[in-house]
Amino acid sequence: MLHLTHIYKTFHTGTINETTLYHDFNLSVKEGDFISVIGSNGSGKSTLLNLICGTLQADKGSILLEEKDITNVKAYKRSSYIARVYQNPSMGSCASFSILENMAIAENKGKPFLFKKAVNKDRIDFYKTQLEKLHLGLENRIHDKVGNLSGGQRQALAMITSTLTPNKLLILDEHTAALDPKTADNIMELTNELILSKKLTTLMVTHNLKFALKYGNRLIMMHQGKAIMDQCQTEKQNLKLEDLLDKFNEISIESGN
Ligand SMILES: Nc1ncnc2c1ncn2[C@@H]1O[C@H](COP(=O)(O)OP(=O)(O)OP(=O)(O)O)[C@@H](O)[C@H]1O
Repeated sequence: MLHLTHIYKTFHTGTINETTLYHDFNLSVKEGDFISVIGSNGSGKSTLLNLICGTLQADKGSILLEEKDITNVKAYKRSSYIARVYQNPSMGSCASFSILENMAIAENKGKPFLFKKAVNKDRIDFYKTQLEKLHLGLENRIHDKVGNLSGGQRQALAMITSTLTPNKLLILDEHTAALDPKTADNIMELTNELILSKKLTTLMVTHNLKFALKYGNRLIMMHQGKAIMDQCQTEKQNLKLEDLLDKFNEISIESGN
């Protein structure tokens, strides 16, 4: 459903700092895939997500999503069918708006939307049902400003709002990295439930090797702009955390980390 074909990307072209990150990079993602992407610092994980979301343009190559060539489609247009949850909890919602207002805005993503003071009662009930899934009591705080929520609560809300409308692709950009370990575990469980129940095709960049191993049906390890490990579900099941750690240490040393 997603195909990146013959992707080339060089930064600082023509300068002393010229760095070629992607040289004929290819990636195919199947409908319903939940792929964990790990890799050393600077291996190209964020760049990969930026290329898919359109916040960065490849020098050469094409990106097809559900047969449609989106290579030159602007990022803001792609955001109506590609959902992205960021590392920073404050990036997925608007602090000065209430939970209710944030959910109404998220539900109208990509549509011409005139923000009204009153939100339809049916929609409020629906939003509360969605919030109940978080088990954080946010359904009783729908008029609270989002800026008053904790990082974990905000990230949980971002997971709900980003999946409120149908998306072709869900991009998780180290979305648990800023959370304490217990909250990160909870958000990861919630993420997995949402992905499985809504059958979302997902790419998740994470530095958490345990999460990468436990969740998803495919695991990719990036190094210097290449997928040096690409394990399907059965291969992944046989993979041990120690093996992953060993491989990770090897590439980290090579990258000077
Ligand atoms: N906009 C940019 N301008 C110049 N160089 C960039 C840009 N974006 C990424 N790079 C370079 O590309 C390389 C890969 O960066 P990227 O952020 O994709 O790595 P990463 O795997 O996400 O790393 P980390 O795990 O540290 O977040 C790095 O050398 C980085 O400096």
